[in-house]
Amino acid sequence: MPLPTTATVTYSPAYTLVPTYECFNRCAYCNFRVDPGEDVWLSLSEAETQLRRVRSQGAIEILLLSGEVHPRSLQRVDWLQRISDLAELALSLGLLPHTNVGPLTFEEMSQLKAVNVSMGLMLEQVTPKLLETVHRHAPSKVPQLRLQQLAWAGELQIPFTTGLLLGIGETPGDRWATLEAIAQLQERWGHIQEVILQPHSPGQSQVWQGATFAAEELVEVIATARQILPDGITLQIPPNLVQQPDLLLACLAAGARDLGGIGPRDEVNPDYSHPELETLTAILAREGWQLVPRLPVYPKYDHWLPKRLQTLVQQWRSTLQTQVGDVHSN
Ligand SMILES: O=c1nc2n(C[C@H](O)[C@H](O)[C@H](O)CO)c3cc(O)ccc3cc-2c(=O)[nH]1
Ligand SMILES: C[C@H]1O[C@@H](n2cnc3c(N)ncnc32)[C@H](O)[C@@H]1O
Ligand code: MET
Ligand code: SF4
Repeated sequence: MPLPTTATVTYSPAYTLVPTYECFNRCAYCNFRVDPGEDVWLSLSEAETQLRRVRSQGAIEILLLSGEVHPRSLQRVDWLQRISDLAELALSLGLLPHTNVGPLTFEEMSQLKAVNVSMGLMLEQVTPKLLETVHRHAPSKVPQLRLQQLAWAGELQIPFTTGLLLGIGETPGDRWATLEAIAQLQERWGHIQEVILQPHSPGQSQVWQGATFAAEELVEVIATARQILPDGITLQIPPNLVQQPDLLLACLAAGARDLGGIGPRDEVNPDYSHPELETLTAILAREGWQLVPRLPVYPKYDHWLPKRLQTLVQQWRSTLQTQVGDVHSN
């Protein structure tokens, strides 16, 4: 008799390190940033304490998520060096860095490629209309700048994560245009491993009083994204922003297959805590889905990584394999 096949949904056991919350942009939906000069950058010794702790708790991915120092600021070189040093520290402890710190120059990206197993930058939305509203004070959200970044990532063969922020004043047509732009980049370079569909979720410290993007509408966006994007791209949704079990299941039925990084705190949306893994596992099981951990780099890109990172990734793949084997033999 053939065994029943369980379809899988993935997540990445992750911990977020924040090099700095200071940011020269002021996106009206941001709950993360503080003004330049108002934050002390994360030191390597403080980071090491945090990393040793979370490693013992099961984290594999280290998401380096940062506020941005202006490209022409005298501090820019030091900022990038700190990010690079933090990634190197994570690697030295056997953890896998994924950096998302805003737009970078080609040289900055190639510097970070050496110490990251993947990188990311949300395209948000390609319509320039948002530069008059939520992005009026956010020069780094200029669509052309972000599109350029995604193309450079392809040229540099960096496994990449991008995505759409939904419900920030865009029309449905604007969304399809953003998805088309990602599809085009993928046809040219093939480096986009996943696309995050991120529903705008208001928090306590943002300026703009926009509404939550409804999960019902997210289901429709997922279905359309699945039609527009090439099959090789996995669709990711954040489970802490889709709290209702039925709607989470509807998102999976529509084509989402990944729940992103799950860890102790969502730094971008601190008002929305992640559900427990056991709770998620139980919800998914209702419709026959199995929740499985993954690494921040998808296997088809392993050969793009510097040799030293490939070796570490291989070790993690065997560890995960053994864990999955244990589950099946129970
Ligand atoms: O916990 C979070 N992780 C976020 N992540 C982490 C993400 O879920 C994982 O790092 C990737 O799936 C790689 O494993 C992002 C990564 C990106 O490249 C771009 C944007 C995000 C956004 C978030 C986020 O809002 N919250
Ligand atoms: C790191 C990513 O987090 C997303 N982001 C920023 N603020 C919010 C919010 N209030 N709700 C949902 N996502 C947000 C943006 O898309 C950014 O690029
Ligand atoms: N500042 C970066 C961006 O907006 C990443 C962190 S956003 C909280 O792209
Ligand atoms: S979303 Fe990113 S770029 Fe925008 S203000 Fe927040 S930290 Fe800065």
